[in-house]
Amino acid sequence: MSLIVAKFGGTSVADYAAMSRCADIILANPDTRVVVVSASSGVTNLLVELTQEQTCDERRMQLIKKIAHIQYQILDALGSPQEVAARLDTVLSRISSLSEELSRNRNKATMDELLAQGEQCSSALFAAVLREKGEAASAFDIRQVMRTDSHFGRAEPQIEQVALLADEYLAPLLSSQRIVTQGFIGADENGCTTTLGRGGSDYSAALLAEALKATAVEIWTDVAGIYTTDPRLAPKARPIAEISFNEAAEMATFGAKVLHPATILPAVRQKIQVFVGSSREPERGGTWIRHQVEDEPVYRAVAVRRDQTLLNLHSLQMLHAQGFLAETFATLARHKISVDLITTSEVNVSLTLDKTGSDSAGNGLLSEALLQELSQHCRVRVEDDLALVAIVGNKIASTPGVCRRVFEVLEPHNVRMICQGASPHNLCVLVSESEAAQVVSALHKNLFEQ
Ligand SMILES: Nc1ncnc2c1ncn2[C@@H]1O[C@H](COP(=O)(O)OP(=O)(O)O)[C@@H](O)[C@H]1O
Ligand SMILES: N[C@@H](CC(=O)OP(=O)(O)O)C(=O)O
Repeated sequence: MSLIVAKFGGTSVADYAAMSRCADIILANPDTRVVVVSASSGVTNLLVELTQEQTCDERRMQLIKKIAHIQYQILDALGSPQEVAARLDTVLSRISSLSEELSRNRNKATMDELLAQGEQCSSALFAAVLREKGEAASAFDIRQVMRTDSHFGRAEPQIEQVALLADEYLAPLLSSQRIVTQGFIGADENGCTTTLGRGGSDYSAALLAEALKATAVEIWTDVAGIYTTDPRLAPKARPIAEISFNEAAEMATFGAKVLHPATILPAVRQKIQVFVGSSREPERGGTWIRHQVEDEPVYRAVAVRRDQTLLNLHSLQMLHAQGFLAETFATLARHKISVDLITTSEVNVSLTLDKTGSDSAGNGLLSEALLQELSQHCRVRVEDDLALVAIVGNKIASTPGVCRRVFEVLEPHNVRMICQGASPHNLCVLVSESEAAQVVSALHKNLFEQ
C-alpha cells in the first residue's frame, strides 16, 4: 500500500487561505494519510521571544496578543467551530501560564513546552480546514509517538521507539482518516515535551515516514523545489528536477534552508524518496530527491550557511605530539558540540561551529564553561560573523579545473578557510558574513549562468 507523509512549513500554514491551498493538495492524493505541520509563520519566533530572559511583562502581553491574533484570524475564517475554538483557548492560556512560569523560573523543559504550542495551534486548525472540506481528519498529538532523549532544545529521536509507538498508536488510525500532526516536537520517556531544534518539522516528517514505512515524503514550502542556490540571493537560480540523497544532504548541511539537515537521514536509511514543492504553486512541480539519479553534474548548487563561528586553538604541545585532537574533540563532545569544518597546522587547529545549530530557544553553543575547559590545554581565539559557502556537486575532488574556476571568482574576497577533498560532493570556503551574498551571487553567475 502506498503511503505519503506530507509536511507543510510555516508559510504554507500562515493563514486560512494558505491552509486551504494545502488542504487541496492533500485531497488530490488519497495516499497522503499523514500531514505534518509547522507553526504558522512567525509564531515560533514570537514564542522564542517569550522564552527570553530580558522580555518584560508588557512585551510578554504584546507577544501573546500577536500569537492569538494570527491563530484567531484562521479560526474566524473557519467560522469558529466550537471544538476548535475551545482547543485554541486552552493552548493560548497554556502559552500565557508557561511564559509566566518561565519569567519566575527559567528552565529548558518549560521552554520546550512553550515552544511546542505553535504546532499545537496550527495542527488543530489545519485538521479543521480538512474537515470543512468534507474530509475525515483529526489532529493527533505526536508526543505519543515521537520519543526523544531529554536534551531539551535539541532532542534526539529514538528511532526504534518511534517505530514501535507509530505502529501502535498512529498506523491503526490511517485507514479511516487523514491525520494532521505536529512537526518539530516530541516527548521524552517521562512525557516531558521536547523540541528537535529550529526547522525540525522536515525531520519529523522524514522520521514518521521511516517509522510508518511510507513510500514518499513531501516537503511543501514557499519555493518550487530545491534551486541551484537560494533564489533570494540569485534571481536566476533554477529549480533542480532531480537530485541524489548525497547531494541533497550536503546542500541541507551547508545551509540550503529549504531542507533541515537531518531530514535526509531517515530517507537514506529506508530509501524513501523526498519531494520538495511549492504549496502556493503546486502545478510548477518541484525537486525529487532519490537514491539514484540520471544526471550527476560536477556543479549542482551553491549553498550558504551564516552565523558561523571559527574556533582557533593554538598549543605548542601539539608539535610532534599525539592526543591533542582527541582531547579537544572529547571536550567538544561533552558539551554536545559538533564540529563542521576543520583545518590543522603544526601548532594550530581551526574548527567551525554552527550557531544556527543552537537549540530551539536560540541559546548559543559556546558556553563559558566550554571555553574555560578548552583554555586549560590551549590558547583559544573565537572569530564570529563568518559564513560558509559551499559548492555542492559530484566528483568535485577528482575533476581538474574546479579550483581554478572557483578561485577566479573568489579573487576579490578574503577567504578565511578552505575545505575540500573529504567528500567528493563539496568544496567549502569560509568568508566574512558581510561578503557572503556577493560571493554566492558571483559563484552562481560563473558556475550556472554562463
Ligand atoms: N537552494 C535553495 N533552494 C530553494 N530554497 C532555498 C535554497 N536555499 C535557501 N532557500 C530558502 O529556503 C526557503 C524555504 O525554507 P523555509 O523558510 O524554512 O520554509 P518552510 O517554512 O516552508 O519550512 C525559501 O524561501 C528559500 O529562500
Ligand atoms: N516551527 C518550527 C519548526 C519548523 O520546521 O518550522 P518551518 O517548517 O517553518 O521551518 C520553527 O520555526 O523552527
